[in-house]
Amino acid sequence: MKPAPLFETAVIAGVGLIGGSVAHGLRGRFLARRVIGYDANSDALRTAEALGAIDEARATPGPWLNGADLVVLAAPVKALPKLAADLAPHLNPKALVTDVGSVKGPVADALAQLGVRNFVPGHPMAGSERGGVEHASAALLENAIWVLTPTDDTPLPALSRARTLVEHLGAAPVVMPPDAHDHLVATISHLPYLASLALTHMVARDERLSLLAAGGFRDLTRVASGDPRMSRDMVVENKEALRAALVRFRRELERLEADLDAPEELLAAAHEGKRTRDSLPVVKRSLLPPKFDLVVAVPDRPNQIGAVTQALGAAGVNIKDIEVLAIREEGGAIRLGLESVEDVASARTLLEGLGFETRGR
Ligand SMILES: NC(=O)c1ccc[n+]([C@@H]2O[C@H](COP(=O)([O-])OP(=O)(O)OC[C@H]3O[C@@H](n4cnc5c(N)ncnc54)[C@H](O)[C@@H]3O)[C@@H](O)[C@H]2O)c1
Ligand SMILES: O=C(O)C(=O)C[C@]1(C(=O)O)C=C[C@@H](O)C=C1
Repeated sequence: MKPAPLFETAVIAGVGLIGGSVAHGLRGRFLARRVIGYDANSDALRTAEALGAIDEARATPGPWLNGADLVVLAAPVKALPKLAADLAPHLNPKALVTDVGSVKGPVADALAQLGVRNFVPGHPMAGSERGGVEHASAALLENAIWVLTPTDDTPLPALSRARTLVEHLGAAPVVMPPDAHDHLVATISHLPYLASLALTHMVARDERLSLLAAGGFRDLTRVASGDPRMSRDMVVENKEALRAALVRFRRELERLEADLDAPEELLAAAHEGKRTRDSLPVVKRSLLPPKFDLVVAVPDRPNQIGAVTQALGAAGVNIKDIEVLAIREEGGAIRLGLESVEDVASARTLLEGLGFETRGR
């Protein structure tokens, strides 16, 4: 018996960096039988299909959406309310609907007004300055904190399904109200973005400054390379919380300026900064490159994992790493970390010959 996936049909609306990463995770970990991509941009859909992120592409909303039991809204924050309004008339009332937007208050309000049921606002705390499905990867979401921000309208079973989805994608759900989330990300994500703009503006008109810019400057300003319009919209959507964070930031800068004449105070601030930075949790991802991974569906029969490892051992394929991805009552999947792309190809042929279903990344 094949393992039953968590979802029959998942729709990813906005197949870019994050939507594409969710799609890869759903397909790669056998969490959905079918993944449909919906996007305003036909190039994004074509690329998503070519990269194996989605099984099927759709460019217009319609009755086909009624077959989805999971809908993930993954367009830029500013586009989310209109996207939800376009899809809402066709959604199955039983579908779990979630989003991945960087600001939660506005989208939570918009979906409440639309009366979308089973909506659980969400935000994976992982990403990159490089957008687009071509940069998407299931590994991006692995071990990431993924905030879920239920509202008074969110049914508890929907929250529980959203938690299960996040966990099966390999991330760690953290639940809090939308406004608490928006205040926290103002400080740890949106303020750093504005700070990166301020720093880059200071070197923009002086070639000598950019010539000398080394690792420190690059580390501090990486997020300035993100999509300008999307980043602008993200910070504007959260401007009230961001203003409060800016007030505190200015105060911090003024204190540090004053401490230039009080070296002991400055040393204490430097120690505190080092302690805080050094104790930030490190997000552990797979040590092996994802291209050496093979995910194998494990049916609900005795000794199936043993059958996989024995077959590979007998064929001389070395398993460097093994991870149980989603073992439920009906079976699940295991991720094998192998040594080379050639090993992935031979393991795939061997295991498929034995009747196992496999997915590479
Ligand atoms: N980039 C990050 O680091 C990051 C991290 C966490 C969350 N997010 C959030 O994820 C969401 C997507 O960001 P991304 O980085 O994946 O962006 P992206 O630009 O890579 O992808 C966005 C996709 O949405 C599509 N799109 C835009 N408007 C649409 C519409 N009206 N209808 C359908 N499709 C539409 C685009 O064509 C594109 O394919 C945003 O809400 C962002 O706030 C981003
Ligand atoms: O570029 C990265 O590494 C990110 O994780 C991007 C980042 C962030 O500020 O940390 C940016 C916006 C998202 O909402 C979440 C994450």
